[in-house]
Amino acid sequence: MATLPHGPRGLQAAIVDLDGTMIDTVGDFELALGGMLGELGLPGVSRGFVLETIGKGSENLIRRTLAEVGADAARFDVALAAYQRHYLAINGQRAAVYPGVVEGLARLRGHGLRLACLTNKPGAFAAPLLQAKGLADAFAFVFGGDAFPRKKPDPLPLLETCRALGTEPARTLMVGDSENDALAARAAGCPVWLVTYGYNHGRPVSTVDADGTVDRLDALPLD
Ligand SMILES: O=C(O)COP(=O)(O)O
Ligand SMILES: [Mg+2]
Repeated sequence: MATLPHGPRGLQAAIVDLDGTMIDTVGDFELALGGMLGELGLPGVSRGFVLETIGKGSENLIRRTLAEVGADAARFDVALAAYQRHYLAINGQRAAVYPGVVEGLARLRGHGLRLACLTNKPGAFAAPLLQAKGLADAFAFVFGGDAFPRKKPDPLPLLETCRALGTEPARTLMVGDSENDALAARAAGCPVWLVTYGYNHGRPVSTVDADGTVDRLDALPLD
């Protein structure tokens, strides 16, 4: 069975993804996108489309949404600004912390690990959402998709987060819900475990190369 690094050369820290890993935010994405599309006089998109498309940051989501509804790509700037306004207005209203997350974060900290949240969500959405859901205090750092020049699946955000934490990538566990998180972790040299209940661009997480999967965040094999 797959294990995590233990003992004196064991884990020093964990980097935890947000959307699809700690918080089920698909309802927030749907609401904010719906507000934006309505304001622009464009048709709506399905929940399935939203589930497949979230995880690669706001710019990717808006670009793909405009394409999905057949809108002119030249409307991108106006659409992104409207989306950001709508998202900030409803942030957290249709979002719920997954079972086992509060317990899982406490357990990781109980094992002496420092925690950072690293998400492709803009920092201006991520920080107030974690605060509103009572998760912010668990983290030494919260880095959004705009914190670094490149987003996951590029390894840069993970390497920069390890640098901020003062930890070695090989001793810093990435916990996420998608291929994005796994590709970034592999390239950065971090061990990576995935939760099975998240989004993963609409595909089963079993298709992704990772060190292991768990059904709840408090089920990671730390002992
Ligand atoms: O694309 C997003 O905003 C979601 O990103 P996350 O899964 O990295 O938290
Ligand atoms: Mg995610």
